[in-house]
Parts: sequence; C-alpha cells; structure tokens
Amino acid sequence: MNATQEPASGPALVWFRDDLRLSDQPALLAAVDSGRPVCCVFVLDESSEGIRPLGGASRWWLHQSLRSLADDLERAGSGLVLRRGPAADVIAELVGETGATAIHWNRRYGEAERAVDERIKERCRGEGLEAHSHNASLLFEPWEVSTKSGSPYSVFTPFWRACREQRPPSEPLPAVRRIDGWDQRVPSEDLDSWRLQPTTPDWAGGLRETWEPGERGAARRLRDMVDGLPGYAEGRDRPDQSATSRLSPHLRWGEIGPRQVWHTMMAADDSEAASGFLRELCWREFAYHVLFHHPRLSTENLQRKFDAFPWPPLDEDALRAWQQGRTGYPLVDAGMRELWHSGYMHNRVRMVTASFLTKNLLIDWRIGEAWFWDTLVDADPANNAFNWQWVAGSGADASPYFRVFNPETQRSKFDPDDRYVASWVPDLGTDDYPAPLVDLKESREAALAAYQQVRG
Ligand SMILES: Cc1cc2nc3c(=O)[nH]c(=O)nc-3n(C[C@H](O)[C@H](O)[C@H](O)COP(=O)(O)OP(=O)(O)OC[C@H]3O[C@@H](n4cnc5c(N)ncnc54)[C@H](O)[C@@H]3O)c2cc1C
Repeated sequence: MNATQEPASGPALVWFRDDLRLSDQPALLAAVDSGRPVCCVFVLDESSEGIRPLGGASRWWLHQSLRSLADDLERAGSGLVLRRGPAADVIAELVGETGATAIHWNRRYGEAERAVDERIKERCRGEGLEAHSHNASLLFEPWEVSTKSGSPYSVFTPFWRACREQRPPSEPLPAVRRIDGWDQRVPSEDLDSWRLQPTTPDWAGGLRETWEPGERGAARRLRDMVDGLPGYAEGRDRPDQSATSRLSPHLRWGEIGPRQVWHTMMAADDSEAASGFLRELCWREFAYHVLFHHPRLSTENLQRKFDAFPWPPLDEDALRAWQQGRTGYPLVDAGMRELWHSGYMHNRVRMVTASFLTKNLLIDWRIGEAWFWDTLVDADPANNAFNWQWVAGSGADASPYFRVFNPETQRSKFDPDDRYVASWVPDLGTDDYPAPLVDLKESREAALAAYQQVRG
C-alpha cells in the first residue's frame, strides 16, 4: 500500500464478498455515511491458502448475482470493480491505485477467510488506514451465544432457546439508494472473462429457468414466503409441495440478510408459523456457530471417534449411480436429478439421499458433501458440511448412527401420491429404469455393523 497518499483525499473501499446487496448492508452504509467517495470492489479469490474453490453451480450463481449487483450499484451512482487473485494482495493493490483511506467489509466465519481478513487488517494498521468489519450475514455472531459456562453450544435446542432469549436481532439497516461513487477509473476485469458460466456443454438451462439470482429475486422469494407462511409447518417436509421459501441460495450469497428475514417474519400475522420458520433459519445460525468453533467441518469428523469408521474401498459405479439418479430407488433418484437440473433439492430429500449414500452405499460423507458442494446453488461453507455430518452421525447434535432413512418409507410418507417422484423420474416403471442398486435390509445391517465399531 502506498502510505504517501494524502489520508483524507482517497475513497472508502467497500469489499463485497458474501453480501451482494444494497439493503441491510452495513459495510456499504458505513462507507457512504463516512462522507468519502466510495469504491466498490469484488475479488474472485481462488488462490489464497485454504480458500475452497467454488463449485460449478455456485460459479453460475455468482456470475448472475454480480451482474445484478453491478446494475443496482450503477443505478445508485457507483461502479463495481472486479479483480481476481489472492484477496490480500488485490486489496493492497487497489488501495495503492485509489489512495483509499478506509476499507469496509462484512465478516466471514471460515478459518481461511478470517485469516485473509486478519492479514489485511494488520496491513491497514501498519499503514494508518482504517479497516472496519461489520456483521451482515448472521443474527448472532458465533462469539455472542454461549452456554452458561462460556463454551460453544453443541446441541441445537438449547442454542435455539438461547437465541430466542437474547435480545432480538437488530433491525435491518435502510437500503443505500445514493452513492457518491469514486469517479476516477481503476481497471476492472470483464466478468465474462472469468468464465463462471458454462459454455459448451451448457448445463445451466435448468438453473436459468428455476432461479432469479440477485437482490430483487431474493425479495420476491421472501414476499412469497410471507404469503405461504400458514402452510409452512405442515408442508415443509413435503417435496411434492412448494411450502418452503427457497431462500437458501439468496442467503448464501447475501442477496438478503437474516435480519431482513427475521423481522419480516416477526411482522407477519401468523406468529406461530413464523416461529416455526425462524427455527429453521436458526439451524443456519447453528451451523455457522459450529463452523466457527470447528473450522475443519468439511473435512474432519466432529466426533473424532468416527475417524475409526471402517469405510470400505470406494465403489465408483455405485457413486456414479447415486450422482446420476440411477439407484433404482425413486425418491433418491428424483432428488439427485432435481439437484442436477435445478441446483436445488428439498431438505427432506437431501436427508434421504445423504443417508442412502453414507449408510446404504457406505460411501464416506465427505464424497457426498463434495458432490453437493459442486452442484447446489446454495452450497454453503457451514450448512453443507454441517448437515452431511448430521446425517452421517459424526456431527453436532447428529442424527443417531442407527437412524437409516428407508427411501421407500420416506417416499410413501412424504410424497404419498408420487407427484414429486413422477416429475423427476418419468422413466419409472419402464424398461429403462434401473433395478435397485442394493438391498435395503442387507445394506442397513452392514451399516449398523460398521457403526457398532465406532460407538463408545
Ligand atoms: C445433506 C444436506 C446438505 C445440505 N446442504 C446445504 C447447503 O449447502 N446450503 C444450505 O443453505 N442448506 C443446506 N442444507 C439444509 C437445507 O436442506 C436447506 O437449507 C433447505 O433445503 C433450503 O431450502 P429453503 O430455503 O426452501 O428452506 P426453508 O425451509 O424455507 O428454510 C429457510 C432457511 O433456513 C435455513 N435452513 C433450513 N433448514 C436448514 C438446515 N437443516 N440447516 C441449515 N440451515 C437450514 C436455510 O438458510 C433456509 O434457506 C443441507 C441439508 C442436508 C440434509
């Protein structure tokens, strides 16, 4: 960074990350309120140590979301500078190029991301620049909720109770409508040159027809959810109904913040239904709480005794059948095909497909987590690994090891008329549909025998 710049003359940098919105956007609002001109930037960082590369569906989403953010910023009076590279170096270069005197960002909670932020903060301190971090993506930050003895929660229900007993999450901040944008041009890369979208083959048709990435799409989903709130409690477990919000990718990229969701729901007429919905939203908070305290969540068993789990050698054919939705179990296949087509899968079906992979096929949960990471539009650093470990039994407040979801029982319970299955598995009942890959009873018993070895 160039310490010879006149301190007061430079802009405030706003570094966008998982917070691609203009409303309830503390970093942006603080920069605007500081009275300095504002230079908005997004850095595609695929090379800092420990940063996990984005999956394919997330890359697609990010492309659309950045386009939408750039349009919204332009309407408000600012450009969006796009750069690629190790974030700490890129931000340092930008400070040098613009003479920025302050940097604002919203906090992230992964270990590698925090290390990058810390490096930048240290540099700023050394050079007399202001570095301000804010909370945009959680209701309660991981260090704000703890047990009476001061330790992190490892069980959800007391965590949820503690969240409710805390002061309510603060009100969302007003949307930024006018930005005094930094008018001296700095080079920006072309979004298309980042190749976040597939070209040939173009597998994103299903994503395009299903989603509207960006802040407007997120607000629309929230409005629809308020209208659908009365049906949530009963319908949320039913993949054949559209009872859930589908806010997850919007929350993942911060096109909407949880404070906005919380307060909108609290203002809704049906407080009981709202509370049921907010409980689910707090699973997201809990996953981040766990990620913060167990940074290797996507690679290490939370319960270390599971390190001794006797995973057999990987059966590549079985894995491929699961990925392609050709296991011969219609609910599993419907979920995996929905995922491939739309980048989404209903929560109940995620649990069933994950249980089938880890327990009926005895394939390591990390392999399933990686597939979801690549294919989900909501692939989330906390929620994905947290839930995989929950299903596998190795995680926090996890499903007990002996709980093996039976995909046929789940199908008759949660998709009683086969409407969901029929919409994704049109070949069911034809000669093209595969025979069952494994016997449910035998594979369940094999799983239980393997799990017995790590009980203790
Ligand atoms: C194996 C597996 C992997 C998963 N991977 C992800 C992931 O990568 N990203 C992700 O956002 N969710 C993940 N989930 C959690 C859950 O399936 C999705 O959040 C939910 O299906 C999103 O749909 P929705 O927005 O309509 O949910 P709604 O029912 O409308 O819930 C509202 C919001 O609450 C949060 N939420 C709901 N359920 C959970 C949960 N079990 N854990 C954490 N947060 C929750 C989400 O942010 C969601 O958008 C996973 C679940 C399983 C079983």
